[in-house]
Amino acid sequence: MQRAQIIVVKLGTSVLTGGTDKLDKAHMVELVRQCCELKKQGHQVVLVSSGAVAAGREQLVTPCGRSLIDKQMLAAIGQGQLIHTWQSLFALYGVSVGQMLLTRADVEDRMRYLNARDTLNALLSYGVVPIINENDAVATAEIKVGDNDNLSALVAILANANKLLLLTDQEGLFTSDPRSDVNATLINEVAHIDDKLRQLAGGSGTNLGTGGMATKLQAADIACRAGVEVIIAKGAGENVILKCMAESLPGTRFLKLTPPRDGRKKWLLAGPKSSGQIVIDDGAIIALQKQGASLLAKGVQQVTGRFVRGDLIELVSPAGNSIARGLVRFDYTEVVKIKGCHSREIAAVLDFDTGAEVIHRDDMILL
Ligand SMILES: Nc1ncnc2c1ncn2[C@@H]1O[C@H](COP(=O)(O)OP(=O)(O)O)[C@@H](O)[C@H]1O
Ligand SMILES: N[C@@H](CCC(=O)OP(=O)(O)O)C(=O)O
Repeated sequence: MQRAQIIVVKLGTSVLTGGTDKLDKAHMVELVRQCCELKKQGHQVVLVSSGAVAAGREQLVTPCGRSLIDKQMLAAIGQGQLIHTWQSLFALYGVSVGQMLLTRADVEDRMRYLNARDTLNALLSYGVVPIINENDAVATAEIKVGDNDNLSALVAILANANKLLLLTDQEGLFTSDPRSDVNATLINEVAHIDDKLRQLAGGSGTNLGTGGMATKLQAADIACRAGVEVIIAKGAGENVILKCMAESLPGTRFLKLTPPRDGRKKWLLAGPKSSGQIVIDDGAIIALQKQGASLLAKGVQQVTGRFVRGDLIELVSPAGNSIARGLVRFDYTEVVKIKGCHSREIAAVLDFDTGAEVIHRDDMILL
């Protein structure tokens, strides 16, 4: 028997409706059967379920449009129906479910992140299947994750998962969108996500899904960096979830990278949204990548964004490549003043001395 694993299964609207305008309950029961089979094998399962907007649209008698407020209203109508459906289907197997509705604000703050993680772990320790969706009804643009692909990567980090299955209406990532290119071919394995690969991933080909392959790649990138293996596969495929575990599935498999050992660094991948960018010079890039150093003011070339002390900042090369992200120790006005300065000059420039590190190594994760 395989070692027990924690598996996050993300089910897109495309899978839950089978491309129609209704929840496909016959298929949902089939997915539930497979999840319960995994549980019987000793694994733990977390679902990230889309479908609230589709379920709301199914119930609303007067048709409505596709604006943000329409979708928020539909999610408010449909989420209850969605969780009720999951609850009754899992009950057929004697399995309880627990609903968690999250927004980015719930993972951005470290204390809220730890709270969400504790609740998720408590549900798993009682054999309950957590069913997670974005809290669309209250999520404004600032606190929205925006799509359930990215949300599922954050959940995989919260749950300390081994695998993330992104189930959708295609067999995986193709060389271009198979809806518009008959010659598109399936990419079986990805060792490294780069800009060339990102260019292959288009948006959603329907007005049901959100984000298409582009957001699935973003999710895969985050999850792989946190040490989670990611698979994109077709949700309608026979025994798709069980086959993902047996590695006998047509789909796109993304190899996991070595995860950071420190839990706080995993949170840096999942939690805060970037408030700005600092361009660093070649010397600083080598110091960060090869010597495990902190970022000193000397290596700062350019500053963008009105961040304050404690915000998360992206560090990029002069060519615009992402190098690292971390929590900055100065406000942006201060970084502008000290950029390029030697460490011993900082106290005189700022009239106070809080140390020379713009981002300390302990608060940084390399990308
Ligand atoms: N390179 C690609 N390979 C496969 N699918 C792609 C690609 N680029 C864009 N897509 C589109 O992504 C869609 C799946 O994403 P989406 O509609 O958001 O579904 P879901 O509801 O499962 O998240 C596919 O139906 C397809 O049209
Ligand atoms: N939270 C929304 C789904 C958002 C989303 O990302 O949808 P999808 O691309 O179908 O996974 C809902 O429940 O309808």
